[in-house]
Amino acid sequence: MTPELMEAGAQARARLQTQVAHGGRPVFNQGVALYVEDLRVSFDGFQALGGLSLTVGLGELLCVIGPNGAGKTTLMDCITGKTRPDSGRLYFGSNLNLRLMSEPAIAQAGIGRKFQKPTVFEALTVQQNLELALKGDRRARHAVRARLSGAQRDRLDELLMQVHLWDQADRSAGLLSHGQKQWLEIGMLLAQDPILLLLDEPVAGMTDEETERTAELFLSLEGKHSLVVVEHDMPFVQQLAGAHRRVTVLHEGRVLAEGGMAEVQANEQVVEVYLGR
Ligand SMILES: Nc1ncnc2c1ncn2[C@@H]1O[C@H](COP(=O)(O)OP(=O)(O)OP(=O)(O)O)[C@@H](O)[C@H]1O
Repeated sequence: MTPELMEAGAQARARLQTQVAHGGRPVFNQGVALYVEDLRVSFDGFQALGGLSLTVGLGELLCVIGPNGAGKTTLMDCITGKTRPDSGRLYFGSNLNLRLMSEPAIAQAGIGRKFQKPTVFEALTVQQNLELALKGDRRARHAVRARLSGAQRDRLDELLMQVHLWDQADRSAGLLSHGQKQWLEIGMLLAQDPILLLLDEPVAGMTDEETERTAELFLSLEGKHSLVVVEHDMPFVQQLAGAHRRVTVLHEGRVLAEGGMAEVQANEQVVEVYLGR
């Protein structure tokens, strides 16, 4: 074995020991929640991610935009363990190497994901859906019967307010509008107290009013959670980014541009491949 290989092996063992020592919980140094470096993924020879690097700060709200096929969903799939990258570095905090972790372990460590389509229990009420999430038990019949603690009840009220569903608490989730179902699912994710929340096209199919309220909701979460929002709806992205938040533009599996909204909108390459279309 070469000295380089032995050194690499020793480093890998040291990283694994740090991971185990913290019980699978992330440790945050220098305010970085997610660290992605030179990530590469190919599907049957087609390169979906071709050396993607980015960081997400603790408590940061980051918008990720880019044309169809840019690799946005593939990036989310890698972070959550659904897709295994071919190479690159992918860390949650400074100690958790996501490339070595299973999907459940990644969720357990504090990464939540909202898919485009809402998946709430339609036959249960809004409140019951949130109760299930608070108890962390997806087996509906078990969890509905179990009682909430006082603290959980307070948290339930807080969540109902936060996701604009206070006046819908006793309604069946199946009767909610599309936007309200999305909010309920976001509430269910928040009930699990994620550190990093990945949101894939959260406002697709929402009315203008629902879209605006969703932006307000995400802005209210900034600082408490790190959020990565993937969207094509530019007025929504603009509302989220405001004057000072970062926007990352992906193209062909890499970061094409990064900066404030005005900066990326003025970038000629971004206009050419995406915004000018
Ligand atoms: N499982 C897979 N097998 C083969 N090709 C795939 C797979 N998943 C993604 N791809 C390809 O990888 C590229 C990146 O896809 P991805 O879904 O990540 O893009 P995206 O930026 O999320 O696009 P959109 O905005 O349309 O959702 C696309 O060309 C896609 O066809």
